[in-house]
This record gives sequence, structure tokens and C-alpha cells, in this order.
Amino acid sequence: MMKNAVECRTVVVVRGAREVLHGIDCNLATGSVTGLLGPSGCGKTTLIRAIVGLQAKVTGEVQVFGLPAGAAKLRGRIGYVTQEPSVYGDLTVTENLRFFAAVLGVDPSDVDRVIEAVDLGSHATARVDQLSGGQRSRASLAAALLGNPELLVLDEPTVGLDPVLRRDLWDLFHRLAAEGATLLVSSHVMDEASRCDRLLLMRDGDLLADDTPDALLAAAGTTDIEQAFLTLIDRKAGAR
Ligand SMILES: Nc1ncnc2c1ncn2[C@@H]1O[C@H](COP(=O)(O)OP(=O)(O)OP(=O)(O)O)[C@@H](O)[C@H]1O
Repeated sequence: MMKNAVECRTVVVVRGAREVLHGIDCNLATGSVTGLLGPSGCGKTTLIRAIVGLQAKVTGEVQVFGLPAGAAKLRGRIGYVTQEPSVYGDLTVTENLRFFAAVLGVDPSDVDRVIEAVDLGSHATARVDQLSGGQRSRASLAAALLGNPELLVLDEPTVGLDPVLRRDLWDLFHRLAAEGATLLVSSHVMDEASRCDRLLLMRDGDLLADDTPDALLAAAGTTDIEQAFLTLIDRKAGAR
């Protein structure tokens, strides 16, 4: 097993006329849950898109399982959930997942497993356009879990979910990691940071920190991750 599922070296991305990532270096350790945190617009989605191989104008190096990001051989090994639901409104949850299983070449028997994993069993036969926003995003997550991908990249998967569901989903993320999957989970909710094995803190297209939650808190001399983030920003500004 490779030590790092993902390795990013000096990743620069230009979107439109602007450079939005300025040279990111980071690794995602195999079998870990990494949180990607930072304010709106700091470049989280752009880094995610570079890792899953969907972003244009990437320079530097992004390797996934030792292959260049976007390589055809990586298809099926990566599950990606965007911020927008990616399921069809006019199909039921089960119909959607059967469709995606067929497209991915995944055994249809996997559909029931992923529906249970995201706790949508009681809505399996409901049309997606009749679900709540949180239920719809869980249906998208279920689609990404089909076939047990080795790398799961989740862009703000817990937005709009109540605390119980958020806790259950984080438990699921850690179960998947314990089984060997690597997860990258973006959030701008700082209180989710403590649930991660490792944190990448971004600001304005740069990585401010790449450490464990405990080490980050200790370095900033606080018990509050939001405060730690602000301390790091102030230190960086002071160092300029
Ligand atoms: N299609 C585009 N063309 C030009 N600039 C873009 C485009 N999409 C995003 N950007 C810019 O790139 C920067 C990074 O955006 P990105 O979506 O990666 O941020 P984010 O951290 O994921 O934000 P959020 O938490 O709000 O989703 C932003 O300044 C944004 O305005």
C-alpha cells in the first residue's frame, strides 16, 4: 500500500485571468481523513478539482495513487461529491443509484449498501426532487460510495445537515478510512476540524497549515480551531 494516496507539489492554478492557487504542497496519507478548511473563495474547490483531475490550467504536479491526476486508470478509484447534488430529480433514490452503478460497472447489489450507509433506507423509493436538501446531498454521497472507491473527495458534504446526521456521516467517513479509504473533506465549518486526522488550512490560494488538529491548537496556544486559524493568519501577516 502506498504511504500517500495523493501528492501535490507546487500546484498553481489559473482561473480566468487570476492565479487562484499559488503553489500548494501537500500529501494525503492513505487511510486517513483530511479536512480542507478555509474561508469562502480561498481555493478549496479548485484544489479538489485539481486532485480529481477536472481542473484546467494546473501546473506543478498532482499524483493520485502514483498516477497523474485525471489519468484514465484512476476512474472508478475516486469518488467525488460536488457541492451541487449530482442525482436526477425525476428518478427515485434507488433508480438513481442503479443507474450510476450500471454506468460505473458496479454490481447492482451495492445499491442497498450505499443507501443504508447514508441512512436513506426510508426514502429509497422517493423521487429525489421530493427530498430535502440534506437528503439530496446524501443521495449524491451514496452515488460516490458505489464500488468502494479508494479515494473519496467530498466538497462540503455536511452543509445543511442537522448535528445527528453530521455526526453519523463523520462516523461513516472514519469507518471508510479504517477500511483503507482516503478521504478529503472540505468544510468552512471550523468545528468539524476536530473530527479530522489531519487539517489543511487554506487562505487566499495558499496553504496556511498542514498538521493534526492537536498540533495546530498547540502551536496557536488555544483550544479553539477558529482562534487557531486567526492566530496563524495574524502570525503570517506579522511575518511579512
Ligand atoms: N470559473 C472561474 N473563473 C474565474 N475565477 C474563478 C472561477 N471559479 C472560481 N473562481 C475563483 O477562484 C477562487 C477560488 O474559488 P474556489 O471555488 O476554489 O473557492 P472555495 O474555497 O471552494 O470557496 P467556497 O467555500 O465558497 O466554495 C475564487 O476567488 C473564485 O472567485
